[in-house]
Amino acid sequence: MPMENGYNEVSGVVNGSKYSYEDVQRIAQSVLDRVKCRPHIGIICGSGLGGLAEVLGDKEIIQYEDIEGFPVSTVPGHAGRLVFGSLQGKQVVLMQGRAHLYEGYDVHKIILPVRVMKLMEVRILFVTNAAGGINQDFNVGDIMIIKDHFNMPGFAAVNPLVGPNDDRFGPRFPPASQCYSYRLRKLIQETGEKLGMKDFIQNGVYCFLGGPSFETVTECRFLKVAGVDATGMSTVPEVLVANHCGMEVCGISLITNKCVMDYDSKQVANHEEVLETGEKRAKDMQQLISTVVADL
Ligand SMILES: O=P(O)(O)O[C@@H]1C[C@H](O)[C@@H](CO)O1
Ligand code: HPA
Repeated sequence: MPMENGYNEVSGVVNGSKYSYEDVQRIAQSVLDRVKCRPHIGIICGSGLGGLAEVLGDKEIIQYEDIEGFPVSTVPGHAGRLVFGSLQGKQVVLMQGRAHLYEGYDVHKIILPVRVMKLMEVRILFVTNAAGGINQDFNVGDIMIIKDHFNMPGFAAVNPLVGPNDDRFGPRFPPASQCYSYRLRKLIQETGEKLGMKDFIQNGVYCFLGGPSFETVTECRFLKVAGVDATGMSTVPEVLVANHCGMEVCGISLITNKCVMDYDSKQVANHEEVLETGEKRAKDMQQLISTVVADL
């Protein structure tokens, strides 16, 4: 049943919007029944990065609001469409936009699309996001290959794996120290270098914060000390779930702004700058991901 309004279904509900294995199976089948494509590769597009869909051939598109249980994106830069198609001869499914905690969605709702992809037999997942640079050596427009993450809300048990565990998805206590595939990190690095992108490819640690406020100066300084290179408001719940169910994950952050580290700075973070940087790097992101997909 299509949702009339994603907010109403989830607002204020903790652990109240979980989907059983059978629910996810039914949703995955209902999606597959509507398309010819049978993807083994999934791509989640972060803020302003949905243009990746432009490079797909033979597109088949379903709006999130037409998929049972899917959280509907409410943020500019997140179109809210599931796009199936071919990329370099490979069948892929691409999420043009995602949902975030700060939109009022429960963490279990945010990750539903990842489990649906898993039961559609997606095995490799590219997760992209826009992020603020904590590492002062990073420039706006840098592409950061994620090597690890910091789940800050996880300290307060905001983790999509909280609740009863269904072993058909994965184990009760999954390791999280190798969420980001070494193979794919190396492949992205090498591909980026071959494409002449060496000067703006970085490797680093992504921190997930709840948002929607951008960080205070003190928070940014704290993250720096903690070893974080870039910070954002997404990705980690999706990656934890993908890792739990055995998908191979590649995480990519686009550094859309520099985090403010100085108490007297006049600079402020804003969503417009995030979208602008996404647009400027759109072609490079498309080229990088499609070349890597060709090599898989
Ligand atoms: O979906 P992502 O993580 O790319 O979006 C980032 C975080 C906020 O949603 C927004 C802030 O500009 O961009
Ligand atoms: N902080 C948090 N999330 C973000 C940022 C930021 O500076 N830039 C893009 N998404």
